[in-house]
Amino acid sequence: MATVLDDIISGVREDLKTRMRAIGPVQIIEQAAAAPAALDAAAMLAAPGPVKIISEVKRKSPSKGELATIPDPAELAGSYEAGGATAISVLTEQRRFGGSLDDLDAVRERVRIPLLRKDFMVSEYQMFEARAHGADIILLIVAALDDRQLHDLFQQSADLGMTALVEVHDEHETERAVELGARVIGVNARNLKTLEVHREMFGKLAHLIPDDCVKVAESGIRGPEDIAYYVSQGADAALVGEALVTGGEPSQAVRTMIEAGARARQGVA
Ligand SMILES: O=P(O)(O)OC[C@@H](O)[C@@H](O)c1c[nH]c2ccccc12
Repeated sequence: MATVLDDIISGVREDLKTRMRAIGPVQIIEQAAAAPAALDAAAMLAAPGPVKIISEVKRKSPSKGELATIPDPAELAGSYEAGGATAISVLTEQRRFGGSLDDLDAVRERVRIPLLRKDFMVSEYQMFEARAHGADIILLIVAALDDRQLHDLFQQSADLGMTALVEVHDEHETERAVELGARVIGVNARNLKTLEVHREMFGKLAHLIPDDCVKVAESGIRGPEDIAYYVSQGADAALVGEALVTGGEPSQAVRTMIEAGARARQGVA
């Protein structure tokens, strides 16, 4: 039976064909080469200091439907940056998440911190496209890729100077990510095949991830308490979407999460 992830990816491949007809492979490679160099996001995420918040521009999702209209994604990203976010995640998947590369462009013009192109990466073309539109980080979802694809896209991200956030949801996927040599590994609490959230997954998998990797807790983070919980479980960073786009006061929300993380690390949460 086709999973939600399979359905999303077949839509992604359809939309990809349309974009490839408009801008061919030679052209996209040239555009990627002409873009200013990517920021070293892995180093910024690995730097000492409080928990790193990756704040997401997210309009809707397959699990929750409409979350926020976000008429001005650059404005939202600017607020995240002002609140102390280490990086901004911009969903570019159109059908299920209501994002676009235009959003990525708009955010790139506004902020100086690293940008994650959040999409379902299944082809080399998308990697050049990410770089051409100013992304510093790309997402590789282990569940969506076979070993060959995972290896090739990981290598390509390095060749383009980008950081790969390698996303896992179970033990086997975590082993594959570690074997790959990933420096930044995200544990997605949401199973993309069923959309169920399992917040305990981070704690179950974190010990399989070497200490010199950045450990990112992803999805289902409702507020500062969840940040404190993940920090106590060893998270170096957290990726937050819904709670920031629906809560109002995005700057303050980011700030409060960072403070909660700092308190948890000192053991006074
Ligand atoms: O809105 P949330 O529950 O805070 O989740 C953010 C982020 O983790 C989530 O958007 C996400 C994690 N992995 C993904 C892969 C594709 C699309 C989306 C995602």
